[in-house]
Amino acid sequence: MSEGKKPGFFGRLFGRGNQQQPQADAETEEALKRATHEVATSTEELEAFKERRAAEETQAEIDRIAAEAVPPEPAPEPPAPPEEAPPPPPAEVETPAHEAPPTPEEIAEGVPPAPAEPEPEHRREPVDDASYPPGPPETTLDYVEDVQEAAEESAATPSAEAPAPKQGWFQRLASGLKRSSDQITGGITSVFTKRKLDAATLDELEDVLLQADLGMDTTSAIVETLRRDRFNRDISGEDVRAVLSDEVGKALTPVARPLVIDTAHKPFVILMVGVNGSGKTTTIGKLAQKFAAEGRTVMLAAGDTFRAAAIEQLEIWGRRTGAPVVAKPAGSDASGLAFDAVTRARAEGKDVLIIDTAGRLQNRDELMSELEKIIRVIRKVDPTAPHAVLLTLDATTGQNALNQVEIFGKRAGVTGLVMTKLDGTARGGILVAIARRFGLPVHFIGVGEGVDDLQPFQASDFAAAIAGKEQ
Ligand SMILES: Nc1nc2c(ncn2[C@@H]2O[C@H](COP(=O)(O)OP(=O)(O)OP(=O)(O)O)[C@@H](O)[C@H]2O)c(=O)[nH]1
Repeated sequence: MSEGKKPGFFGRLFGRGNQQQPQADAETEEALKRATHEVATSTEELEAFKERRAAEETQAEIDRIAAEAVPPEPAPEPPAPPEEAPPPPPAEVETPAHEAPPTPEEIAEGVPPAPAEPEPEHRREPVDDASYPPGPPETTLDYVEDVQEAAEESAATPSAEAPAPKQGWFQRLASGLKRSSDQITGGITSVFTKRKLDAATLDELEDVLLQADLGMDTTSAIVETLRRDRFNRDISGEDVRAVLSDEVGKALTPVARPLVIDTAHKPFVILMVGVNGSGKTTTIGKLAQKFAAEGRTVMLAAGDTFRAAAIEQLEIWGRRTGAPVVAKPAGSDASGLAFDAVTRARAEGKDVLIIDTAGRLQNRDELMSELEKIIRVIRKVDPTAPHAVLLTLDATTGQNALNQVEIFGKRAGVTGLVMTKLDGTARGGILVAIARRFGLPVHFIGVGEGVDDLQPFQASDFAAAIAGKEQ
């Protein structure tokens, strides 16, 4: 909820309206707001799903707490006897969202209510300090509240304005990377106040580039190029941006490799892995759409068997893209599901099978072992599979992404990367550091939640956009 915004019904109900929001993460909050807004304006089907889920999960709680928290209207007559003390305020009103009672789904599935401490394994946990949202926006009460407010506002506003024309990919990429680009170019501008390049300016530039998560190698390359070519000579911020764009392009060109579907494999099995909330399921939906548009037959496997909502989310993508979805009830064994999916996709002659997996933090050894097991079991059906293991990286996690690539790479044999949420961060430079360190192919990047916001990765576009250059 933005600063100064009047708390809505749920905020007031839960006493959150006047609380100080954590300062640490204005960036995450803004990304969440944007994501929330985009989700709210998504297609009807997804909207209906989210509303239904939000309603299911909150209705019982709302009714109960509303009944307890909202005192009855004082009856004008007869006046209440003065000696009657008001009832004590119900303790539940102060219950924070993360201690919410079990959802109807959890109750139905016999899942015990989540304790506040420690966090259960498969909830979204903070990955990198406080910069991680507590869960998908559609599962939070703030989301429900914002959707309701947005719906009221849009109902009140006459839609006289024509919709904005659809932007091309470079424009979307540039606006998605604007925060990263502003961070870097703003720093460059503030450093290059003198006309001649000297040692102090180069030191300051080094700091700016390192803070933008570009990594030591690329930072050194930029600084050394400038020292060699421009030392003690006239230089402008624009000159520096040109060198920046060149060096970023050089670092990224070797890793900008498309995901090639080898038709010798039927199905071509793609395993999607990553930490909680990094965008696996959404990316699967977008990829399914792309493959279907290319005329390929696609099957999806709802391997995130921990979250009923993830299964439902994938089923919606399946309906949208015409891809059958192999699913089992929440709580089923993920390896068994992967086995069934490969067997069925092979029997039905599908071109591509994309297997979702539950989000897991890379430092959870037992969960990483489970991932290894899924791969072993898939190989019982097809020893050459999986043919691609794609790691989705949430750009907002910054430096932690390096560790994710390292561990998932070792444990799951990652063959390529997808970086999502570049629109929600000023830390997009991390992709450059990852490229230099690991040399793994970067197949796609995402700058929003829409289907068209995930595109094949192109080094020159990214380099130009992050350096704030026109294309
Ligand atoms: N702004 C933005 N949001 C994104 C992008 N990609 C995914 N998201 C959103 O990120 C949230 C989490 O995405 P999911 O696909 O559910 O993530 P997941 O990795 O499957 O999550 P788990 O199943 O919990 O591990 C959703 O709200 C997505 O819409 C992106 O490129 N930009």
